[in-house]
Amino acid sequence: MLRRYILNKTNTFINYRYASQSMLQSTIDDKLGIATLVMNKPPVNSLNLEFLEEIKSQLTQFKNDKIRGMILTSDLQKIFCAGLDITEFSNPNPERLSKICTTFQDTWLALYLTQFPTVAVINGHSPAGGCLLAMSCDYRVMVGPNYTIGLNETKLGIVAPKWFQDCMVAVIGQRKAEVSLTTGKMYTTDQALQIGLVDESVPDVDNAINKGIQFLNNFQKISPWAYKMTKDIRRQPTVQWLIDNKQKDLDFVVKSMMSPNVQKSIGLYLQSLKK
Ligand SMILES: CCCC/C=C/CC(=O)SCCNC(=O)CCNC(=O)[C@H](O)C(C)(C)COP(=O)(O)OP(=O)(O)OC[C@H]1O[C@@H](n2cnc3c(N)ncnc32)[C@H](O)[C@@H]1OP(=O)(O)O
Repeated sequence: MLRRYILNKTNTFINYRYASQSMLQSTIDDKLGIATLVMNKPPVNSLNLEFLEEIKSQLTQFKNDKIRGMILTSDLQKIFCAGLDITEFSNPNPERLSKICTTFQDTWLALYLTQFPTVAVINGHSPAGGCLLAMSCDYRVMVGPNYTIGLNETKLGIVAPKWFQDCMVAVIGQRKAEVSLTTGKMYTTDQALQIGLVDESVPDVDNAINKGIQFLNNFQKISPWAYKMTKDIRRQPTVQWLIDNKQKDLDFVVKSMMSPNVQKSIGLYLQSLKK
């Protein structure tokens, strides 16, 4: 649906590709130099290993395509992204869990450090890993008023990794992030706008895409080199810990996820979702 809207809107998308099984649809408007990455993994765009690998590989492809900007959004009716696939955390295979964590680390680094500006058009709920994807973009436009966004990991009885937390601090500041993270708070669109978790709130997805394109157009007169250097200087402190501590981060996640207490919490949370 959204893909059709974007195609109709610009009528100039000439390079149009599907990733395998259409979990991810990518288009490039060669005239504008803007790519659109649309998540389409019903029912909720949950991030499992295969989906993360596709996102990571598409980001690498965009690097080679030398695009000028990217919009990340969802083709689902009311979900941007429900975060990591929680079923992967229930009685996990440690090897697969490690792969998921490592792939998510690498996907985050690729998205957080793109050499082109990125906009998240948040057209639905965006908990946990979904919120992280949005926060990793350069700009966030959220459709309101009925959707929610936040890092709710404590509500599942798990700990958001340090790089999730640092990314949130970079967006909303230390104090607000601390309260938000410890309480696992999910914010409505208006609340998210108020605390600076999103940059704009709009009533519908058409407006959101337009706002996203407007933001990317700001960079038409900015040197790509000056943009990337500035972004790297700003973001380097947030990424450096992960670059230096990937294994430590992975060991913490896998060890804590396998513990009986966390497994119990995950089981209860999954049951509550089914209800
Ligand atoms: C290296 C990382 C270490 C640890 C970090 C983890 C970060 C994470 O991302 S943890 C994931 C946290 N995510 C959530 O808490 C989201 C939970 N889901 C929801 O709040 C809601 O489902 C929703 C607001 C996203 C959507 O609500 P809606 O009413 O439209 O749909 P539902 O009926 O609730 O869900 C439909 C269907 O999808 C299943 N599901 C929902 N979220 C997930 C998920 N994250 N992973 C897997 N499956 C999910 C839900 O159970 C339903 O399944 P059934 O149809 O089979 O009942």
